[in-house]
Amino acid sequence: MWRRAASLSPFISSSGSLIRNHQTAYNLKIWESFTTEIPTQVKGGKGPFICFVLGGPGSGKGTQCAKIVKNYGLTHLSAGELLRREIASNSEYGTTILNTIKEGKIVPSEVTVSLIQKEMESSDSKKFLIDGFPRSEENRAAFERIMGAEPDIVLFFDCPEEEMVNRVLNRNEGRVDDNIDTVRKRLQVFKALNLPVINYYARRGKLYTKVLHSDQCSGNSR
Ligand SMILES: Nc1ncnc2c1ncn2[C@@H]1O[C@H](COP(=O)(O)OP(=O)(O)OP(=O)(O)O)[C@@H](O)[C@H]1O
Ligand SMILES: O=c1ccn([C@@H]2O[C@H](COP(=O)(O)O)[C@@H](O)[C@H]2O)c(=O)[nH]1
Ligand SMILES: [Mg+2]
Repeated sequence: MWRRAASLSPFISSSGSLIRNHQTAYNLKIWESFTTEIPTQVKGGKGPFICFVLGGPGSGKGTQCAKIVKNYGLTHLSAGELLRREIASNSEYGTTILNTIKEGKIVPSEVTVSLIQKEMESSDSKKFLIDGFPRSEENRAAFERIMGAEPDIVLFFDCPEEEMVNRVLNRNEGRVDDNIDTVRKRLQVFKALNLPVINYYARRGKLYTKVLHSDQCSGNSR
């Protein structure tokens, strides 16, 4: 069940308990909005439909994006994947990006935004799911400044911390940041820098939150 929150700040938490009780929150069939809102946006000629997908490490962003792509045909751009691709291509920024990811820190905004921009501009798509970005207020401001665009909607996967840690440690995809030390750092960065961005979009009425309760964390709710 999705909830739209007009203003959650400063109450938002990674456990989501206060979100569930907030009076301005109401249920929304978010999946239907992908089919009803997108054509309007595209027809309006205001540029592509942009949906940011946010959540802590292992909260299920990539997993859910794959489903949205399959069902609604949006183009999925994972900021983390774009950065990993940059490392693999031995680009000039590769080593810096690798060290930043190992530390669970945030890559300079100009680097990430320029990778996203390149993908968006070379695509014919008019509807994008941007996964794992923006990670900070600075990321958000840089995207707005460089792209001259804001997201139409923002999805937030609010997953209990213990579940996120378990998922990351069991992911087995060979990621350099899937270890307990880096996950702990990523969680700190998520709370310090990413939650303020989530709050910002809540205040702007753009945030749709999927709260995952601990009793739904057995792996069968994907
Ligand atoms: N609902 C779910 N129940 C159990 N496991 C899940 C669920 N959703 C995703 N997973 C698993 O958890 C792991 C992390 O999921 P995923 O990669 O989608 O998260 P993410 O938010 O993209 O993480 P990251 O920010 O680290 O890229 C994967 O191994 C995935 O298969
Ligand atoms: O906008 C972004 C996205 C990612 N990073 C760095 O990459 C890792 C992994 O990202 P995932 O989204 O979890 O795949 C993240 O911890 C950051 O170090 C980034 O800097 N900026
Ligand atoms: Mg991911």
